[in-house]
Amino acid sequence: MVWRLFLYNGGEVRIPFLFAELLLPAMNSSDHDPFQLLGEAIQENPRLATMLTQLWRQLGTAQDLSQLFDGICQALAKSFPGAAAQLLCQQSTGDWKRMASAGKTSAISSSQSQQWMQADITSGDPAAFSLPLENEPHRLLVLEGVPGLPARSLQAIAQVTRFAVKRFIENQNKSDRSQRLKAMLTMVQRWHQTDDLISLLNEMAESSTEFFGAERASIFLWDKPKHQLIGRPALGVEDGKLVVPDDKGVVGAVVQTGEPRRVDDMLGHEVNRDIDKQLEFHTRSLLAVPLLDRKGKVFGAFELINKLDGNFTTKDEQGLMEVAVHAAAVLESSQQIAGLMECRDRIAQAQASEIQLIGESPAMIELRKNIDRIAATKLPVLVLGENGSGKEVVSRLIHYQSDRRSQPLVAVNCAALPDTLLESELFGHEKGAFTGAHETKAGKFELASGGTLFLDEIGDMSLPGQAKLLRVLENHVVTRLGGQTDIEIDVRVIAATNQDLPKLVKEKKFRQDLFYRLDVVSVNLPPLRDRGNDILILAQQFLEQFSRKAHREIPMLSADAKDCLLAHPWPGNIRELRNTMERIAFLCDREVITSEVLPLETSTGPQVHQVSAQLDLAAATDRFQADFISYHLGRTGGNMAQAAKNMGVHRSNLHRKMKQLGLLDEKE
Ligand SMILES: Nc1ncnc2c1ncn2[C@@H]1O[C@H](COP(=O)(O)OP(=O)(O)OP(=O)(O)O)[C@@H](O)[C@H]1O
Repeated sequence: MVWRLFLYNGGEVRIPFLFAELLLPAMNSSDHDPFQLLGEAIQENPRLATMLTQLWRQLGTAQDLSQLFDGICQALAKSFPGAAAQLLCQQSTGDWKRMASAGKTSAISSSQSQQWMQADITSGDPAAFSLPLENEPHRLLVLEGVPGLPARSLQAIAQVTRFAVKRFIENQNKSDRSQRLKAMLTMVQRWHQTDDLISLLNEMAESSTEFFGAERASIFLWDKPKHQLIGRPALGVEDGKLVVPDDKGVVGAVVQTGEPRRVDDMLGHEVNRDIDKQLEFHTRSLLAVPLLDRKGKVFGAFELINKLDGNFTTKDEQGLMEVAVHAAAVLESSQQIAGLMECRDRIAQAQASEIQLIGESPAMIELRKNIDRIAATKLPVLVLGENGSGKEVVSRLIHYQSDRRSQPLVAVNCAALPDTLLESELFGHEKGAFTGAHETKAGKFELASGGTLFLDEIGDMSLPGQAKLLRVLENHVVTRLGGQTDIEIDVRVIAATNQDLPKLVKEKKFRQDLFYRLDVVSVNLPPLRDRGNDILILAQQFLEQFSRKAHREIPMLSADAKDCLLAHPWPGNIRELRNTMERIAFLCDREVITSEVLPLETSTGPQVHQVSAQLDLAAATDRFQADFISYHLGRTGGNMAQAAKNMGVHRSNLHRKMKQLGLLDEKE
């Protein structure tokens, strides 16, 4: 069926839209033909068209229901000469009260209003019709001073007015809801930006208190194995945490049933008053909803206490249910993060506890104090000391005692990499930056983000590498090789060397500006020979440690062995002492270790076998090199990097040489 409606009334071409807007939605639901009724009514009484136009305007301009009712009364009174209109509203006591009026209206008794209400539409003078609206109190519109108003006109007015009011309330609810959703979104966005669990719980409670107009809010997390609910924040409780049994009170009921609970003034007896006592607070009204995880299991409850104006409503309950869905999602991921953090902290603690800095000499006591002080800062550190004197141990301690301990500690040996590789290793490279750069790779600086980068053998770094390092230390940005963009980084640099840096600076092999940058905080490790009795303490510790590993009784060190250890110059420092004790523990089965069996190198150092003079020079050289390398590998337990270091060659050169001499398989 095609509807065509053309109306013309003093230039008001918007009338057909009004009809369409007001009545088309009603057409499907009604057997009655609305256009027929309106058409006939307007034909009978053309003023109706003006009235409808004015009603239409009210729909667009009224800010709230009371303005709309004012407008409706005005529209009715203006449309008929001498007319007056009033709107009556039934109170919770049963009485009727005038809420809006226009024109000269008369007083109407409650019993009369009640009669009109029951009759629905009453023609005559006064004429009246009811406005029955869902979830709203009863309302009545009374029109006076229009004695000849035909019943059909009154019916049309009632029908259009009812529809207009219904539409207005629906629109208002929609806009209320969209505003609420907007506010909720802003609130939830803030939660997402808070990453530590306690601050998150506080933020949730604070913002939802404001959002729902309540006095307080708490989030309870369910510790099922302990049958406890842990509520936060709990004002007035030490450390802001409230622990209650999980089978008591309203929150207990919510987690046990998974259903929301609303308690108002009247039903206050359900409230767990023990909690009130603990919090020195009086709960009047309460609303609590469950917090469900992704699998739909209850893991806590979200509770609002004391609605500021009256009791919590169904709308509040629905709202809190929605808020709880978001809260649960944020909490769940934050708990996972908190779990991961805790796990990371535990790993960091375990790693920290494994680091041993043994020694009771004044130098070591002072060193420990220094480490404590340095760890508390963010400054770069320069650790100086001979080979094997414990530079790496100290650097690790600084990291694990700092508040970066849960973040990565990345170590790079600057001497172990050729210049070209070192730069890409430290600063990373973009795909195609150089031949062989098949993929984009993050550098060690990026990998150490938030933590510490340990640059061992810094004295071996190339001058271009030093320039880049200086830039990173000054600007806190790195640029990958072949890259254009600066990447911001927050990394603490600890550099170490056994070289004489001021001498390298003089020789122009080390940048002076970088030296000053690194030397802000420096730690000098004394050689082992200057640590007095620490030699014996360390020897004893290592001996015990390796004897346990070797599953043997701990041997005793004789007096002359101790003297010998104290007199030895320890060129290889603690590493040498450690290796010596390791050899004893594994290779010497005596119960008492005397000086004769101590495998100590003399001051001239151990000898490598003499080479036969019958060989030609090339063969003799090869033989010597093979013996020399084998000796060093044996001393370092096969550690090629260390052996190369001790021989003063690069690891890759050692590898190549060993292949050449047939000490390695071709494949290796
Ligand atoms: N004070 C100490 N207490 C216990 N062990 C230590 C101590 N100092 C060093 N060590 C041990 O000695 C060995 C060498 O230490 P570390 O690697 O820290 O020395 P380094 O100065 O960094 O050596 P290099 O100069 O060769 O890099 C390690 O096995 C380390 O655990």
